[in-house]
Amino acid sequence: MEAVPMTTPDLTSAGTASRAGGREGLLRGARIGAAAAVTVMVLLLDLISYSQLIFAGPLAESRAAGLSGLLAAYVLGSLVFIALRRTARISLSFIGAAAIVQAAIAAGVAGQLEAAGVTDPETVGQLVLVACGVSTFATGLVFALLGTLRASLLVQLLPYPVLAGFLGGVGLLFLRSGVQIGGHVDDPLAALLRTVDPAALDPGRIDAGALARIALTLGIGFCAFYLPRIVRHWGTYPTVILSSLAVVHLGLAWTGTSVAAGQAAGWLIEPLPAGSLLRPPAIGSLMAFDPHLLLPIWPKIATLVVVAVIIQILYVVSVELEIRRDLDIDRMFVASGATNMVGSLFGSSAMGFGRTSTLLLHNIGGGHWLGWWLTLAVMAALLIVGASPLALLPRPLAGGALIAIGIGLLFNLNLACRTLPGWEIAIALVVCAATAFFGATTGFLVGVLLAILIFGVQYGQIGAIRRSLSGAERRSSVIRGPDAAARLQEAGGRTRIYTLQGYLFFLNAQAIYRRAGAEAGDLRVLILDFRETVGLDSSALIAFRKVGQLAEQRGFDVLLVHLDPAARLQIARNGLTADPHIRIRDTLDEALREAEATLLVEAGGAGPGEVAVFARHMADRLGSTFGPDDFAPYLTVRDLTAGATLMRQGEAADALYFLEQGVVSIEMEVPGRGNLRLRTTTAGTVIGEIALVQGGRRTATAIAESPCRVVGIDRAGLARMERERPDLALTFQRFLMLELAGKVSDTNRLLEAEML
Ligand SMILES: Nc1ncnc2c1ncn2[C@@H]1O[C@@H]2COP(=O)(O)O[C@H]2[C@H]1O
Repeated sequence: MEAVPMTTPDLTSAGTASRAGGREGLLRGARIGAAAAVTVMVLLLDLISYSQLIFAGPLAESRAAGLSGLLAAYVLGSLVFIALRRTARISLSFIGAAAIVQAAIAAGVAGQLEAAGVTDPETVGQLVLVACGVSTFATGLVFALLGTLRASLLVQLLPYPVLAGFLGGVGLLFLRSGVQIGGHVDDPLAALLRTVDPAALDPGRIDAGALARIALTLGIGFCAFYLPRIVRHWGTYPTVILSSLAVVHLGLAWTGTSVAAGQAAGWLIEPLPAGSLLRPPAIGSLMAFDPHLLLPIWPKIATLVVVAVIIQILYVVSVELEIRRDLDIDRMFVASGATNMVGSLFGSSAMGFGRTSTLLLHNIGGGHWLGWWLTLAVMAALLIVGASPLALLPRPLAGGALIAIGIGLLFNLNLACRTLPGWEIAIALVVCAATAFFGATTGFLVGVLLAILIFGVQYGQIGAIRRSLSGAERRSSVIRGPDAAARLQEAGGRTRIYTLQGYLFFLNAQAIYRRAGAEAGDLRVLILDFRETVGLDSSALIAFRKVGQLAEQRGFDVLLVHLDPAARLQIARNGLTADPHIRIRDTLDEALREAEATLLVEAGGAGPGEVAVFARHMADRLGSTFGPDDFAPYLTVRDLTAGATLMRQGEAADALYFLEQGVVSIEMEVPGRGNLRLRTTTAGTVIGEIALVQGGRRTATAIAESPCRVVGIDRAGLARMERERPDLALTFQRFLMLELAGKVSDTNRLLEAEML
């Protein structure tokens, strides 16, 4: 019974007690004994309730065999669990929500056997136990795998509304089963819900006794859930159990009903066989088990595994909070996995870390190891000596225990609904209803589908385009003369750069196409920067194909940059690059350079062949009236072939150059990474001014990218100009200042773009 809240442990006082004298020692011993007794009581109640739940209806005759399997699995499983868990004293218990799914598995197999004409209760019971064992084994295997791969936290990816709704639905199933077991009636709620077949509802079966039992069951369930929350003491829950036990037995005695009559009337659970509960393990019937029986129930087995995993994580996390200790969740999964594999031999229901029993042993017994061993010893004794006294357990108490779990789960759903936004509440309620009406498997599938949908919708809202800039705002690293720069400023808007982000798929990729369509007016180059994306799927490729078609219609180019190798391969395989309008470029700068070159040529520029004669350039920039003849005595003209080095980083400087024609790349030598291109500079710009002005060494290497013409002035020439033509020298100094200022502001523009 996992839904009952416990009070916070008083571990410190228990710890000091051990160091104090005999009286404290005695007190402590009593607390440990009480802890074990209460824990055994809770575990037995679980055991009886779950065996009633799984071996219901036509399987009732196999209930004793089921109980024996559960008990044996618990005892042996606990030993394995104790051996493998290391972090804290954790108690094993059956997973309630898993028992609900396992009940459906048992019913499924029983139905198939009945259809196949297998009616012998003994055989049916054994085969159902094997099916339970197989599903528990599958749970164990997944537990062990998750724990070994340390992947258990992955399961937390399930959205909270889906989880809360699903558990709420399981809660409703618990309520239904609780009423069914406690009242000893054929599922009255299910019959009510099955209104399509009113004949299934047989009011004649609900007699006054049944109504009284249902009322008592609900009462016990409510008390077992609410009283420990109101009176936060470890003794509250055991008191509820003992009082219920007393009420039913006093009632029976008062009305003069014998135990046998009480059992026959449905007030007490049916007699359990006297003597030892030890039996050959269910695995013995494996050979007689037709594996085809598993085919129709595999979705239920899958649901069981997922439900068990989720419940385990929820319990571990909540107990970690309560006992303020870190429980190694992956190790717990490995231990529970091995436990379930052992339990599966006995046809057990899925087991795992027990929230309530662990907290009881901590809160009452101070977390002493003896509490665990005492609990285990009593359970083993019941298995060996016999559990017939358990038949004295009133049905309303077993049912009430299930009701308390159900209320707990619904309570959590209610809490969740108070904090969730409206649409998440709607999702939780849909999953809850699907689980309650169509069973845990369907409910879970609905939940997973909704989870995918929620994720898709929420992720889609993030938007694929993080930023959209124009080519006027985001320029390449090419330094251009004033004319070309001005032309680009005007035409730059015809380039658009979209910085894409995240994962591109059907819900967000279409936005790229739509935006391109809206901005296609006079678009000339569209650059899609993939640097911040993490991947794309085939639906995103469809969107890019449509962008390619748009590019063809409206006459623009699409450049894809910063694609990682996987995306590059995906795009090539998809044949996207066969489209002449879509091209891949390595870097954004490369694409920007290409876009700027296209725009400049189309705006009437001469492209790389552009010429900027020095004297004319000075006149344009400074309004000077000096002609070529004024400068000629101080300048030397040099022609460079493509690939020639104009200056090398680290060299002593003796001259600066004005680039009249061609393209020069400015590169920096980075140790271990070779030459990295800093900038590209074109006609009408100055190179080599830094070292000459500072009197130091070259800060970068300059290499001609195309045939170039430069005019140079060396240090001696400058000194001579200052002496002979101070007016010319002054203009030249102003020109240099302008160039340096231009480079700084240009570098700032690049830096700003990087910082965005
Ligand atoms: N970040 C830069 N931006 C523009 N030009 C540069 C940059 N770094 C170096 N240069 C040019 O490359 C030249 C290398 O020699 P100098 O250091 O004399 O002068 C340098 C500048 O003209």
